[in-house]
Formats: sequence, C-alpha cells, structure tokens
Amino acid sequence: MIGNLNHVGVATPSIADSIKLYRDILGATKIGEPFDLPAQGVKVCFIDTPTAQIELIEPYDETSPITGFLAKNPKGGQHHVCFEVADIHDAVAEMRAKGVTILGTGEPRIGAHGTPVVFLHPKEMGGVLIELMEAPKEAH
Ligand SMILES: C[C@@H](C(=O)O)C(=O)SCCNC(=O)CCNC(=O)[C@H](O)C(C)(C)COP(=O)(O)OP(=O)(O)OC[C@H]1O[C@@H](n2cnc3c(N)ncnc32)[C@H](O)[C@@H]1OP(=O)(O)O
Ligand SMILES: [Co+2]
Repeated sequence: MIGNLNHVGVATPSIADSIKLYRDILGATKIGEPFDLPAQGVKVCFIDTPTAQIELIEPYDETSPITGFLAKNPKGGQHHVCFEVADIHDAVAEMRAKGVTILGTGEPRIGAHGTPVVFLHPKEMGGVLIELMEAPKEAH
C-alpha cells in the first residue's frame, strides 16, 4: 500500500538553528521558507533532497503534539516518517481492518502539502511514528 517516502519529520526547538545545520554543515541547497501550520500545532520548513524531503517541525505553541517529544529530546530528533498513499480514506480503512490505531480523531486532516494526512501509533509500528499522506495529484 505505501508508496514513495515523502519526508522524514525532524523535531527541533529552533527551525532557524536547524536550517544553519542543514545548509552550512550538510550543504543542503533547496531550503523552503518556514511557515506556520497552527491546525497541526507546528511551524514547518521543508528541505529538499533528490528523492525525499526533511520536514523540520518546531512547536507552534505549548499545546503542540511535539511538545512532549521535545521535553524528552530537548535538542530535537527524528520524529516521524511519511509515506504517500493514493487515497487516504482507502488507507485508513485498510489500516483499521488490520487493527491499527489511527491517532487523534481518526479523521484525516490537511497536512503541510495541502493534502489529507493521518498518523499511526508508534507503539503498533515498531516504535516509529508513521504519517500517511495522500499523494498530491499530478498536474496534467
Ligand atoms: C505538518 C504535518 C505534515 O507533515 O503534514 C506533520 O508532520 S505534523 C507532526 C506532528 N504531529 C503529530 O505527531 C501528530 C500525531 N502525534 C501524536 O498524536 C502524538 O505525538 C503521539 C505520537 C501520540 C505521542 O504523544 P505524546 O508525546 O503526548 O505521548 P507520550 O509522550 O505519552 O508518548 C507515548 C509513547 O509514544 C512514544 N512516542 C512519542 N512520540 C514518538 C515519536 N515521534 N516516535 C516514536 N515514539 C514516540 C513515547 O516515547 C511513549 O513511549 P513509552 O510509553 O514507551 O514511553
Ligand atoms: Co510530517
């Protein structure tokens, strides 16, 4: 069911500091403008690599879903991996049929790429928080 690896989510206490690391030390050249995504409780900045993105995420406020993660990992860390799926509702139905817990309300929400996303519980996914994201439709 899972398609391309879309992004690896990296939680950080400071997107500005992480940009310096990826740009000045690791040599990334395609770094987007950071933007707020209050509906998901995060500030976001995408860094492009040839095959996938790094998604830097910083808490939008103290109610952010990554507040607890950063309390345990104050310097930040690898937070989630995101795979593309063709249809988010089909993916949710398939996961539920296999007994997997969809986090939150279970309803897909619009993510940072403007398409619906859901998260699967890390306890049921070998310790990895997995995001499923409906692939953007190709422009014809
Ligand atoms: C913008 C958007 C997009 O791409 O479009 C995004 O990605 S937004 C990305 C941010 N949004 C989300 O992550 C939404 C989904 N996430 C959530 O609902 C939550 O963060 C949870 C995954 C349920 C964790 O919640 P919370 O931190 O409050 O719970 P907790 O500290 O009690 O953790 C429960 C257990 O899960 C583990 N745990 C927590 N976060 C984890 C992570 N990122 N990866 C792997 N394990 C993790 C903890 O260590 C703990 O294990 P032990 O019990 O062994 O101690
Ligand atoms: Co993400």
